[in-house]
Amino acid sequence: MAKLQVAIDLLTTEEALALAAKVAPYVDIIELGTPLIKNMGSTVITAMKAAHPDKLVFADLKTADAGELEADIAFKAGADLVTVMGAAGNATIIGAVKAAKAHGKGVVVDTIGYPDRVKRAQEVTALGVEFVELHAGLDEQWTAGYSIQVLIDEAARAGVPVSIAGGVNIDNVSAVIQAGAIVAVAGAAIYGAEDPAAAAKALREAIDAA
Ligand SMILES: O=C(CO)[C@H](O)[C@H](O)COP(=O)(O)O
Repeated sequence: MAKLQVAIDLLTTEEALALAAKVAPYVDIIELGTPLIKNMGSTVITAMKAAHPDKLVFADLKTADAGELEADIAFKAGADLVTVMGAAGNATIIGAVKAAKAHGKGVVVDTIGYPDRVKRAQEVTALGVEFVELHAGLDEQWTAGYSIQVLIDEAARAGVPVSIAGGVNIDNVSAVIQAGAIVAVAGAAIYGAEDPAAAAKALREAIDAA
């Protein structure tokens, strides 16, 4: 069954815990966004895992170097999954995977900004990562002409386990799953909703029906 990942792009531990408490019944993975981790440090990872030990806690580190060191920090803090940039060298990804294996956890490669996301997804899957995030970041989404369809089309031809992040919402989540994504990542569609719990519930139901 495909999973729903809530991306918490808020800035304080208090806000993140409050949102997670509302949406936890409907999500599989709780992502601590990069700005949140940069603002609060690894303590937000520890707090989230303590509050939701039954959920996968995803630390969106976007590691670009020192893969083993940075991943080890997050796993020791309680993370189940960490991200490494697809644009990082293979040595960085291999280092993070080494730390993951030592902790019994996993690495996700973030293809944000990478020119050929599908090719990189196929390359890094051979390095032992859990899955690859086909990702259009917040800044890319705000550029003229962006459409999530580009990620959906990439997922359909990736041939390796992928998630999709970048404007996932109730109108496109079925297509995201039908294209083969094993995880749908939703940030603003949930934390920006008037009723985040209702938004997460609707996304959950759409994923299960896809
Ligand atoms: O990692 C991120 C930005 O770097 C976001 O969490 C991701 O893009 C999902 O956000 P949204 O669903 O709001 O587009």
